[in-house]
Amino acid sequence: MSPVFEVINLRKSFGGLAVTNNVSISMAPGDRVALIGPNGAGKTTFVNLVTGNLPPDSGDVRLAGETVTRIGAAGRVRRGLVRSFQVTRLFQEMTPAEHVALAILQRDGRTGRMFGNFLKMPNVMAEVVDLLGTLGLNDLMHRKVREIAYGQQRLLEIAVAMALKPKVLLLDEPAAGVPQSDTGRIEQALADLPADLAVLMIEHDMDLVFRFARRVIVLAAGAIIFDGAPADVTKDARVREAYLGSYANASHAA
Ligand SMILES: Nc1ncnc2c1ncn2[C@@H]1O[C@H](COP(=O)(O)OP(=O)(O)OP(=O)(O)O)[C@@H](O)[C@H]1O
Repeated sequence: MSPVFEVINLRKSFGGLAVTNNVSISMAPGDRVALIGPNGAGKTTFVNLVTGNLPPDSGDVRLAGETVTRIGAAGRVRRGLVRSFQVTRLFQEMTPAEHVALAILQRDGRTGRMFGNFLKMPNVMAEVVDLLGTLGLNDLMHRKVREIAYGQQRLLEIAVAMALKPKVLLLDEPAAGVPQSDTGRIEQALADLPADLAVLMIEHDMDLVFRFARRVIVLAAGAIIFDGAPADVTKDARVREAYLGSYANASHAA
């Protein structure tokens, strides 16, 4: 299958520090990939380069065969490269229905004066109900975000991302900060994502990584040191060394 998402020889340095060091990744529709790595490995920088929030020094990003390296973040979203909206970016006084409707209207290039009337737009509302229903948020659709539990806010992030109809979805620690009692619902939502969507998840929780990912990529000091099956990652000598190194540094610092 031809790749839907390609990162080719991507590089970024801050001062003398190579934070993204010749990183290449290729993903096909339906891939479920976890990107892991010790603290400071360069995961956040990598995502910012890929989404267009940070310009690379060199290298390319391709989406469905099109080079998007010089296209801004909004243009990449329109082309189907979507990063899950963060809880910190949800509007506390707005409702889940309003968030999802806004994303749908944005996707369709219909934002602006029409937004206030979305409740009267049957097509938009049908999609809002459908999306929120898939994530079990229908009962809360007209509550304010500040009134709903954190785990439900994280589900709303996924709903907003899905409303943008991604081809490639980047998830940044989707279950972080969610109480244990609610993580099952997040995992179910991830399991229910469309089969043809390519998903790249950054995650520290290895239990979640092993349940979700069919492929694991390990980043250490800005470079990929492992790209393969979850069953092999913990056996890999370079991965063990990278993590041991980070634990040793952490205990040294402490
Ligand atoms: N804007 C910047 N200027 C200078 N250095 C930066 C900048 N952004 C990140 N760095 C450095 O780049 C390295 C990688 O940081 P990054 O946040 O990408 O790692 P990470 O893998 O996401 O870490 P964590 O898991 O702790 O979030 C770190 O050494 C960090 O200090």
